[in-house]
Amino acid sequence: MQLIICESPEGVANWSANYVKQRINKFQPTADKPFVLGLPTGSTPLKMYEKLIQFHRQGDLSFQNVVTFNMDEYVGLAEDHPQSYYYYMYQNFFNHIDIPRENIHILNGNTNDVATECQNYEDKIKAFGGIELFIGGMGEDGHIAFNEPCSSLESRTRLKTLTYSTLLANARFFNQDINKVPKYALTVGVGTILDAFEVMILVQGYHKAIALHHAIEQGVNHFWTVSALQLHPRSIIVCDQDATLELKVKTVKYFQELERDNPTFN
Ligand SMILES: N[C@@H]1[C@@H](O)[C@H](O)[C@@H](COP(=O)(O)O)O[C@@H]1O
Repeated sequence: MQLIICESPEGVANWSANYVKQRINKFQPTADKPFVLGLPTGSTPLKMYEKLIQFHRQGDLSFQNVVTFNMDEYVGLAEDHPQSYYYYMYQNFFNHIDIPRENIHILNGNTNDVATECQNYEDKIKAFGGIELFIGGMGEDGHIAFNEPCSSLESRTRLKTLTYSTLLANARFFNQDINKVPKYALTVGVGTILDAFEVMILVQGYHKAIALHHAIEQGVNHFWTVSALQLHPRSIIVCDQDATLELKVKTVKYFQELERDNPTFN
């Protein structure tokens, strides 16, 4: 596992956007060999999306041959509901870049057939040869996508019931009314994420510090599903200083020195 510690949330956005740009450009995607990108929602990646849009506008990055798969979607919100992840993705990213509409994949949270929807999603990912880079955020309880505590670490795309703590955390997007937060979501599984060639998780803020400690310094544990990244050969966590406050000094020092001596960007 690689841990990149940035000064600030702005630093997390800069580092991650530059990393995505570098990975896509080095890959040199074509229509026959597209770059397959897994994408998150939430407040954390917003600034990364802004930077990626900026790179696109400057002519430094094209999404013409990029295929995307979003991590998750609430059940029962219309696509044009301002809190649906569909709406979020188009508003904050897709409407501002050159990605062909047919390259975008988002789980349909209004399907009448959840099992088929989820299986088709897994099949489509496979048909594209798997996800090259899966970007994610992390909940305060260490969940990735909507893989809540106690999710199987081998789980695949499926329906999840959200925990009380996630409903509370996400009530801020629903006028602080917990009853308005959907109780169910469709989400890729931990196994789906681990299948990606590379995984990059963005973490910001002191409220995520305990989860980051579990992700890095404790064992693989289904209570903190992000800890499954320890089983992945190419996983990167990009965090700000505040998120490191529950880590050991020696852990922070080790990763800072690693990046100083072998910088990702030369
Ligand atoms: N399903 C999403 C997760 O994918 C996201 O990582 C998490 C953290 O969101 P934020 O970045 O707003 O803290 O929120 C939701 O639960």
